[in-house]
Amino acid sequence: MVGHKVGLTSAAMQEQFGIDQPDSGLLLDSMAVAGDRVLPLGDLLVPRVEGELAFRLGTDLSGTDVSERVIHDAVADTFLALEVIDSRYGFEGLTLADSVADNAACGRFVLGAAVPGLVPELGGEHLTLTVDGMVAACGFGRAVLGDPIRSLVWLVQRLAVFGTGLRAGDIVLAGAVHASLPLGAGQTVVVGSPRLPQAVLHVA
Ligand SMILES: C=C/C=C(\O)C(=O)O
Repeated sequence: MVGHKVGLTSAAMQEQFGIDQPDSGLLLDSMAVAGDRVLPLGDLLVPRVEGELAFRLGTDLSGTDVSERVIHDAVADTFLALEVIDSRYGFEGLTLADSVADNAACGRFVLGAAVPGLVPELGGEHLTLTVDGMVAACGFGRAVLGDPIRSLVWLVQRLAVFGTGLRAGDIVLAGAVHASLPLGAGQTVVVGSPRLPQAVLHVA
């Protein structure tokens, strides 16, 4: 396990699936699409893609009373990320229970290069997703719970209910800033933003 995803953190995603609260799942190293690796679409069922912000923690975090200040200090790196979501149940009529039972629909993820520390004012960071060079979606960081750092607050509080927490080194995907898009064979998907290195996904 290399970390966690938080999903359904933006109005766009909640409206797309008709679910009114976030959920979370685990990131496994087998889900990471590294470097220039090409993702075979045939490995997935009903893949969709999303642009996100992501974090790597420098220290452990736990507890129901965790503050945003503590979380600010715990972030070691900030990234752009692409998440490929997928569902054994299909996305048509997806329920919260389906999503939770299916690891919050996490299929694969790609990280851009890390920027050290917590990049300030991420709410104002504008993410643009292109598919084969054409702008396909965009959104501000603030689409995620008003500030993407709140995804970490939500996750730490959620894990505390189960008596666990985040560990130093964990990657956390904060959630899509726009509604997800279907992912097609042969596509190249890029998420970019003004202050963060882009994340790129090539699909076979
Ligand atoms: C159903 C999946 C939701 C997400 O992955 C998200 O909102 O980021």
